[in-house]
Amino acid sequence: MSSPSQSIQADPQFSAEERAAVYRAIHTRRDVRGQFLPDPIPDEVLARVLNAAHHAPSVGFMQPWDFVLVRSPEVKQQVHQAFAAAHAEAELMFEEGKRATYRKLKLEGILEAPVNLCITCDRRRNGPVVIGRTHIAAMDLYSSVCAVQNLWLAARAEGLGVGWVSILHQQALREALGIPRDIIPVAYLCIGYVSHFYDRPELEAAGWLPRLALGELLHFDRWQGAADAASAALLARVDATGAARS
Ligand SMILES: Cc1cc2c(cc1C)N(C[C@H](O)[C@H](O)[C@H](O)COP(=O)(O)O)c1[nH]c(=O)[nH]c(=O)c1N2
Repeated sequence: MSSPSQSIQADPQFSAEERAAVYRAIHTRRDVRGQFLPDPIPDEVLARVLNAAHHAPSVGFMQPWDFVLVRSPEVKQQVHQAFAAAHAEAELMFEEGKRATYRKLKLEGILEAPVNLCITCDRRRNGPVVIGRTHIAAMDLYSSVCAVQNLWLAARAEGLGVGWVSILHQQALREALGIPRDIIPVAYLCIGYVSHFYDRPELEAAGWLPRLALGELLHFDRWQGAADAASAALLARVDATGAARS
């Protein structure tokens, strides 16, 4: 039921073109590491993508995020050093067969991207009891991730590449950015215009992992539930849609 101050959307339908644009952003969004151009991002563009992030859903509408915009070469350098240290540690965690491939992957664009952005989560925002977080504490973190995804898609529509860098010790990131102890750095993002977008994930193209078939991830009613006729029809549709894309 809507409250007296609530009005309804005047134009609830998307046109076919608008719908296609949304799916295009979803399917052509890429994690960008090595294709950044130094071109500055105009403030109005940056403001739009930050606003997109700020309009993400959040548990109990707590909006737990802050945005730390990093443009200083010194701060980027410090984060890059933190990445390099973690990257060297990470390499040793992979079995030998994969280690050589891992070493060849470009996994960040910290110094090349004109803008870096850390999206955080303030778990104490709006007090200890939050609608929807009463039983699953991680919901606030998930909300900040929703902000990341909104920004990522809006950035793609703006022609901006975004790369998420998580090969970092959280404490090192906190220190580099002066983030207080009770704030969680959720995502460190590299953002900028790019020379090109690849048509599929770099990890897929490098043979690291394939895209899984959606049909194999779809369960009906229960984890081990059998597909009835209606579910089988949906499965066939899902498989056909996936095949049409790849
Ligand atoms: C939570 C999280 C964390 C990371 C990533 C993503 C997400 C969601 N990704 C990007 C990831 O490799 C990429 O999304 C997948 O390979 C799929 O590729 P596309 O994003 O579709 O291009 C990523 N990429 C990278 O080069 N260095 C990194 O540290 C990370 N970390």
